Amino acid sequence: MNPPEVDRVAASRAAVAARRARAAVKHAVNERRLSAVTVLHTALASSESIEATLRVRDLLLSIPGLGPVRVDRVMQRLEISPSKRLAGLGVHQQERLQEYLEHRAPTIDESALSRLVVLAGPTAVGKGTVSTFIRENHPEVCLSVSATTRAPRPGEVDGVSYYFLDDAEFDRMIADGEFLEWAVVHNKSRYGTPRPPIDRALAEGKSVLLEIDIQGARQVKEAMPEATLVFLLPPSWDELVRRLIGRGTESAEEQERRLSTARVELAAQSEFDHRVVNSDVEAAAREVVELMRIQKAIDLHGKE
Ligand SMILES: Nc1ncnc2c1ncn2[C@@H]1O[C@H](COP(=O)(O)OP(=O)(O)OP(=O)(O)O)[C@@H](O)[C@H]1O
Ligand SMILES: Nc1nc2c(ncn2[C@@H]2O[C@H](COP(=O)(O)O)[C@@H](O)[C@H]2O)c(=O)[nH]1
Repeated sequence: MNPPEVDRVAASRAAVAARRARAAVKHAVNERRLSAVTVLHTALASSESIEATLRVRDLLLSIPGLGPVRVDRVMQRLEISPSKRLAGLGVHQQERLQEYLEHRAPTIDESALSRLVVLAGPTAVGKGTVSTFIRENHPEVCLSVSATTRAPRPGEVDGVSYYFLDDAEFDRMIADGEFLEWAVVHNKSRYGTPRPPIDRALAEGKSVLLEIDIQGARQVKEAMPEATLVFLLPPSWDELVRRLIGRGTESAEEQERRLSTARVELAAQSEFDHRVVNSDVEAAAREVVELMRIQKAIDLHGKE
């Protein structure tokens, strides 16, 4: 190799190394091992540092709870252009960014204030189907497992579909205050939401979804007014009846009982914060998850 070629190869290797180092810092920031403030301080201390080459936008996006829309708005307010790197910030921009990171950006503790969302609706509208889709496709959402005194249906698994309890154990849980809410549903069996797993998940900053009946939804709102209530609707009454009969898990008598509850429940939809029509399972699940995201963002940043 002649000398200019050697220079080109060395420069290209250095560029690759710098790109890798930048990616490693970005990764560390995203993993929250480096706080955004520390990264900013390092960048400002040395314009030669890898941190100095990070884009402000990427730094802000690494903060838990700050999404792209919010980040763009924050950058506009700080008067920093989207392509700006930390090294390229002017003195006033540096001060504004530092002030934002230290005092106004969400902290990890704030992100623990995540949402509790209740999905309710009439029998056979598809609450279980939509919840199962969310469980299988959105691991970031924590699904509450209810307790019930009804017998398992074929294929239902204890501890996954429900905790199947006898009356004595259900009574004990009520007496020990272990339910966030509980109710007799369809005038028959008792169902309840165990409270400790929900408190734990919320404390860990997760979003929690409860799939429960309308009486339970009202109790949750009473106990935790910050909870969001989502009502799942069928495309039509006839479709609801088709789904209930098509599921084939209830006797004709039980179907009748459930349909008469459903009429009353449909009348309660205006009490809910949001309504989602379940014409297509994936689309309905997406809508519910999106509502959870929006609610979480409002909780975290609404006051800002
Ligand atoms: N979008 C949909 N399109 C067609 N069928 C659906 C849809 N969503 C659910 N179903 C079907 O409707 C039936 C009832 O669904 P599911 O058991 O999930 O209802 P549910 O609201 O949980 O009922 P329940 O309150 O009685 O437990 C099931 O057979 C399911 O496969
Ligand atoms: N109040 C509560 N209702 C619950 C809970 N878990 C489920 N449910 C509701 O019960 C009916 C019937 O369910 P099924 O599995 O027997 O078809 C349905 O509307 C569920 O949403 C709960 O913990 N609390």
